[in-house]
This record gives sequence, structure tokens and C-alpha cells, in this order.
Amino acid sequence: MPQVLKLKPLTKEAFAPFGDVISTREGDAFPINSGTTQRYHHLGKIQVEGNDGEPGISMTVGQAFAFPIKIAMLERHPLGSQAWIPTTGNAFIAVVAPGGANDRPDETALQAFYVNGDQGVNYHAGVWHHPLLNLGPGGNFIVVDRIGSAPNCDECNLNQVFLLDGTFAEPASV
Ligand SMILES: NC(=O)N[C@@H](O)C(=O)O
Ligand code: NI
Repeated sequence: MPQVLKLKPLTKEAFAPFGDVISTREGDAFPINSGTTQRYHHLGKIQVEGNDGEPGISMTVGQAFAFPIKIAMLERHPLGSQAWIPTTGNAFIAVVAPGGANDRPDETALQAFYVNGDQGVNYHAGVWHHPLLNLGPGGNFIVVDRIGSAPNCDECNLNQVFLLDGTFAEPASV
């Protein structure tokens, strides 16, 4: 029976080892445009390494996943960060792990964050994460990541399969 991976609410602090949280929920804003607009400044760090890379803005439309969801692999982008910002208010799951032995993810420290539709995430360069797990409805995302010809996606099959059943480690406070 695969090990159940319980969900955790996404907070800047909890996600800090893996990247940034893009949200107006936690953060200071300052007024711009004669006070007509609040700016939540520099919420994430765009990282682009290597000679031919440049930061780019893309959009995706992700299919909706339903629980239970199997987690059997992770990937990382060694040459750049990757931000996922929902534009249709859809929640998604960010599964991440720290680096472990033999240049693989540390599966014993796998974490799954429930990302509300008013939050986005920015995975820092080299952070192990699962490809998009959009929960729908509507799966439109803005993606900000490295554009370039150099290979920038390492994939790793995990030694065991984990299962997201939609339950939270603590009572949901999302
Ligand atoms: N390849 C791509 O654009 N997406 C993946 O990197 C992902 O994290 O979903
Ligand atoms: Ni990715």
C-alpha cells in the first residue's frame, strides 16, 4: 500500500527552503499610482543560469487531477527557477523534496503543499518538485521560467510510490 502523503497549507515560511510564495496574503504592500494601487513587491526571485538562457513568461492550461493522486517521480530545473501562478483561481498541489544522497531527492522529506487559487509558487533553481498537479476547475497558469536550448529538466523516479488522498496533516486552515 503506497504511503499517504498528507497535505499542508502553503505558507512563505514553510515553503522557504524550496522557493517563494506568490500571494497577496502574506506580505507588505505599498501604494503606487497615487494610491490607487497596492504593489506587493518582489515576491519571487527569477533565476536564470547558463549562457543561452533568458527569463520568459508562458501560459499553460492544465487538466484537473482528482484524488487519489500517485506521486512516483520528481523533476528539477538546474538552470533556473519556475513560477506557477494560477489565473483562474484554481487550487493546485506543490510536491517538493530537498536534495538527498546520490544527487537524488530525499524521499524521506517529501512534502505536499495545498496551494490556494489566490497563491502561486516559484520553485528555485534545482529544487525537486512534481510536475503541475492542477485541481481545477480551469487550469490556466502563468509560468515564469528559463527559456533556452540547454537541457533544463532532470527527472527522477522515486524508490517508492506515494499517494495524495486529499487529507491534511493538520486540520485544514486553508
Ligand atoms: N515542463 C514544464 O513546463 N512544466 C514542468 O516543469 C512542471 O513543473 O510542471
Ligand atoms: Ni517544473
